[in-house]
Amino acid sequence: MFSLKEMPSTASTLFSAYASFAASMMMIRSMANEVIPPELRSYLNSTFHYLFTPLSSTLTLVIDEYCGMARNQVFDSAEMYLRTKISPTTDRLRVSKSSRQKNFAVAIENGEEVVDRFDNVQLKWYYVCKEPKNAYAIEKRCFELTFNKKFKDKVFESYLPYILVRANSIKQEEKVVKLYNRECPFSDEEGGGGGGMWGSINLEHPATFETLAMDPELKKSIISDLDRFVRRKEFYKRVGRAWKRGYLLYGPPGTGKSSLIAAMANYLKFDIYDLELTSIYCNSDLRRILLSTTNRSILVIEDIDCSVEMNNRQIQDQHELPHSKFTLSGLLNFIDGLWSSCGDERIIVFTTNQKDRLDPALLRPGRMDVHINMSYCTSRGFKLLASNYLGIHHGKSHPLYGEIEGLIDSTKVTPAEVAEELMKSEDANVALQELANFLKRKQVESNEIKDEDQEAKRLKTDGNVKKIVRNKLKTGERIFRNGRRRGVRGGRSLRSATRSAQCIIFD
Ligand SMILES: Nc1ncnc2c1ncn2[C@@H]1O[C@H](COP(=O)(O)OP(=O)(O)OP(=O)(O)O)[C@@H](O)[C@H]1O
Ligand SMILES: [Mg+2]
Repeated sequence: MFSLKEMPSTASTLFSAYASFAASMMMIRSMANEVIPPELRSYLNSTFHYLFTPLSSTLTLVIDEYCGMARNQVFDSAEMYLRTKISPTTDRLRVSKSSRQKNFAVAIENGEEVVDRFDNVQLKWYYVCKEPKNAYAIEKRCFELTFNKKFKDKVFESYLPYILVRANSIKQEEKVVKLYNRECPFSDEEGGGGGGMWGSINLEHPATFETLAMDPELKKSIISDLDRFVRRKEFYKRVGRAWKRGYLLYGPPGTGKSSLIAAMANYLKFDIYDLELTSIYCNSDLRRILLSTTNRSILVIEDIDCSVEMNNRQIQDQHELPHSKFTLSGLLNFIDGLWSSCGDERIIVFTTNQKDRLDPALLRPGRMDVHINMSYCTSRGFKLLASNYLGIHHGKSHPLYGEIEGLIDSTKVTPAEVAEELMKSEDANVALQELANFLKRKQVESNEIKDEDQEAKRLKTDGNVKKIVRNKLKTGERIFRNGRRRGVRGGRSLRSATRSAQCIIFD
């Protein structure tokens, strides 16, 4: 402790000591400036600065919009990802929507910060947009991602890859499925898709697997087949197969073949390329058109049996038909070979009303991986349609259900026909009565057709029997009835011989 009296002398001593220290430091400094070259001086300066500045605990990654001329995938993914992370505390947002987008696109505004948590790590995103320096430059956009330095490895190894994957699935969820058509008159594609070969419109088909009336087991197996297909990229690579899958949908008109294709596209968010084979002039044309389709798409060729006269394949292959359009083998070669080497995640769907009319080359195992029979409406299918169209949901019933189910299971009626009847009224009682009446009429008609069929069959059989008898008459053979020999002699009328022969055959 010092007394108040001593204070001034102590203070003056301290001051004079400081003054002499400062004077010597200035002298040393000016001497050092004289002696030490500027480069070495700046190096020493920065080293001292580094040693005596406290260590920062955070690291900031700067993610620019472009890397060189190409877009930076991390930036795009972050932009998409951060849309889902906007918190109520965010003050400014950017909102946009193009005519082709379904929903508003929301993004954070310049200078805004978004805080994210990943695996108990706090990460701060900061959006920066710098004005262009002159009229010819463009604005410079970037994200700054700041976090504690000790999580650097986790951010690089887990967080950033997670953002890329999440952004991809958000993109898929938001994707508007397109229907591509050749020379589509309503194309909304700027400049037309696929180098002008395809025009496109948004696929507005509302069909989904939920709305499709078909055997539930079959439906489940199609969905799991599609799921397996899209997640097996590595598998296809490993076994050396092209990442593609072929489906053949067959069944009578109105059983939901086209609806199933739309449901597949809506489920996978794959675009559809609807190819009219009749508009193709030659194999090279076909190749060009197919090569202009994109990955993650479904190529559809409807009514394959009618589209082209496939049976003349060999003749066309031998160039005997100089003006032939294109050949089945051209199409098959493409499916098997060319397409395999130049596309990923491709699905091809053929539809036909008559599978038995298809060229066996198309049905060969390995060509179309899955054959799906779209069949007539069943009572289960009817219930699903009643639920969709009339709101009579699962578990509920209606007094007419019993009659309708009985009629549906014994009549060949398509889901399209059932749907049409159910649309006739919003009143469930009226619509179901309409359907019951329709089914009764249909049953009467089909019984009549059955009778006619039987008559036609009988006449055909008669014709065959006549042929057999004519031959036997020619050779003088004998005909047996109930084990007893019946004479068929020359000169006997064909009619009476036939009658006895018919008895022999049908007794
Ligand atoms: N299985 C089904 N489930 C639900 N609705 C169906 C089904 N099948 C047909 N429909 C209804 O009938 C309409 C016509 O069906 P769709 O065009 O899918 O039949 P298709 O089998 O492709 O016929 P086509 O052989 O004539 O091309 C559909 O728009 C849908 O409303
Ligand atoms: Mg169809």
